[in-house]
Amino acid sequence: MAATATNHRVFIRTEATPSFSRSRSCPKPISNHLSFLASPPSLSSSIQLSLPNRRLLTLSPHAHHLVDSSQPSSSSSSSSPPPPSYKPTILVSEKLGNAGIDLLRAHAHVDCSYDLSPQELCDKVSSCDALIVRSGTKVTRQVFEAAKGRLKVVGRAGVGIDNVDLQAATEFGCLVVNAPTANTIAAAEHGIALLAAMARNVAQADASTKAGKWERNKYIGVSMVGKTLAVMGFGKVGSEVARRAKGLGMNVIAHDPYAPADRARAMGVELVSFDQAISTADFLSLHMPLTPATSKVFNDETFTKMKKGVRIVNVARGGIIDEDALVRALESGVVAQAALDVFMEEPPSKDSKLAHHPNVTVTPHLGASTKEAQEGVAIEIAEAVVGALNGELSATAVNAPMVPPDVLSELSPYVILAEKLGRLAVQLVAGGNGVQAVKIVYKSARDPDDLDTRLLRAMVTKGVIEPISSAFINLVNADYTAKHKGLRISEERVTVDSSPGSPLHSIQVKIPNVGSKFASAITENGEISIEGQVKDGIPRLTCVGSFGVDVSLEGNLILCRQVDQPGMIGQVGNILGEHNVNVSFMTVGRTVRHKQAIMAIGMDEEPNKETLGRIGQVNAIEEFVFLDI
Ligand SMILES: NC(=O)C1=CN([C@@H]2O[C@H](COP(=O)(O)OP(=O)(O)OC[C@H]3O[C@@H](n4cnc5c(N)ncnc54)[C@H](O)[C@@H]3O)[C@@H](O)[C@H]2O)C=CC1
Ligand SMILES: O=C(O)C(=O)COP(=O)(O)O
Repeated sequence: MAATATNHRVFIRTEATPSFSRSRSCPKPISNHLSFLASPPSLSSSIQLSLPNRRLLTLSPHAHHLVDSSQPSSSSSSSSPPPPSYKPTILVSEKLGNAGIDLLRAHAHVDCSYDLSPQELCDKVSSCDALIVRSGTKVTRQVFEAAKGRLKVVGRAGVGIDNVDLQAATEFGCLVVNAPTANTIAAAEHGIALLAAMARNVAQADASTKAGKWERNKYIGVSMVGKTLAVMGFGKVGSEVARRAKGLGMNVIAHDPYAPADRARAMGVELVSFDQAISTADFLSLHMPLTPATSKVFNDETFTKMKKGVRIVNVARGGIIDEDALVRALESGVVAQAALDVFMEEPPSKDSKLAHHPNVTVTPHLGASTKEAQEGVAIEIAEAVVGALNGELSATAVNAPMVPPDVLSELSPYVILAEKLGRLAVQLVAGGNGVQAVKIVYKSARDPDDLDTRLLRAMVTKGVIEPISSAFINLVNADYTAKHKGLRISEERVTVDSSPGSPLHSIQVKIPNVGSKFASAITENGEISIEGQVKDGIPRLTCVGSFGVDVSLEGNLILCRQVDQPGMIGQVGNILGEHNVNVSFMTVGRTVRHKQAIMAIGMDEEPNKETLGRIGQVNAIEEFVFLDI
């Protein structure tokens, strides 16, 4: 027996005695591979969190709640590990580089079906774990609905994810990943190619010459040197365009509300306002994403602010230009020329005035289409999708928090703790329903700003929601689902005097304004409160209401409030032993000696009703609750 002080209360920690418990071998440290839910239980698929090197979080089939895979699975656990032979199915709906396809085939059944109609896509997707697209496939809400929860990852083999309904993906708990870097240079080179081709009428002169004409005077161009180029969107592609344009002797300015000025300055590029950019530029090169904020930002009003005779290149997205307004601007001469790789509707209609305008050079969305970029993108997306299916959150996740590997590695035991505390707290609520708010308190010696709690919040949310609803929660949809269910999750970070070596001292989960099946779990503030810590890598329950306990959070748990008197441990232990329920751990926490105590009993097996009934009949037991961790 060891006396330990926790939360300013003394409690007795009692190791399970040989008379009623098998002495359990030292728990293994938590492994670096943690299953971590993912899809509706009926569909038996799950996300896992794994931590090898640069990998972050994994989705893997056939487990739907958090399991420390280094531990024997508990009989009550509803999760089951993925069958070792499980091979996911990946649908590739657009042409992908061979290297990527080969990589996918090494890990999955790969179905390359191109040019699918929306209906065909919906029909196929329900038997696929992942879908890989480029810009030509619209991944709509209907696709996620049709997938019926099977689709766990959408991989966008490229940058722009405007063809994927991210909101629907998030609601359905489907991870979206993209390949943001491999086509940057290709897109920038295409931008420069269009800029030069437009300035020198290359496409028009080519067509004319091939038609047997020799129109040297008609195709006099304009020079680029010394002209002002405004790069609209100074991200990866925009800054590479800027670098190349400077090499052509152009004066480069840029507009990007989110770009750091020092990065621009280092390249000799001045960041300016939108109006300043469009009113001073001789050439505009567009490189911003299509978002609600950028949709049709180039319109009648903004064209009138431009320098007469401006030339525009668009290798970003058609939707950022109001195409009818551009036709008007071309006809009025405000815009002298345009070179477009992208269109609102792709391909543009056969009678598109814009695509057929003599002063417009067009290409069929070729920005990313170099051999090098396509191989690179294919590998980048294949790695991200396979990684996600194997349990890793790719660093290119679009709709899930990206937690750096080092942070994740530190937080992993707390991730398990967070989910288990959520599960326990909600099981303590009388009736299990009516939970409207959950407060999570993170106690740490570190500066609160150093603590990234998104993962922990998601796991508490998962723990709270899953036992009381049919919803399935993962890192992707946790916040959304909580909000949708009217569940307010609030967080507080409290600095405590503990070891700065670990990211957290403890996590406390509180549920206010509810009754409890176990009155002792309610604090003086009238809220259910439980707290846990990670000790030697193992999540443990350390406080219930105002009572200190110390029990490993695995298997099943009974909490009893009893009169603090000798023999209680033996009585309860004997009942469990007689019913072949193995006690893994037992602690007693008390408030006042000989008054009241709380006994927390961890068990490997789930006791049956009769066993629980007999425990309830022990005279000194005032209340008890069985909890499935
Ligand atoms: N035509 C093609 O084949 C290709 C097209 N793209 C498109 O090019 C665009 C840029 O791609 P990346 O440079 O890789 O993306 P990125 O994310 O690196 O850069 C986008 C930049 O736009 C900025 N931005 C956002 N809102 C803005 C606004 N309202 N005004 C000005 N700037 C704003 C962002 O701060 C960011 O710096 C995307 O739309 C992408 O889809 C990319 C590759 C190939
Ligand atoms: O990466 C992007 O954003 C692109 O526009 C490239 O599109 P693509 O993959 O060539 O259909």
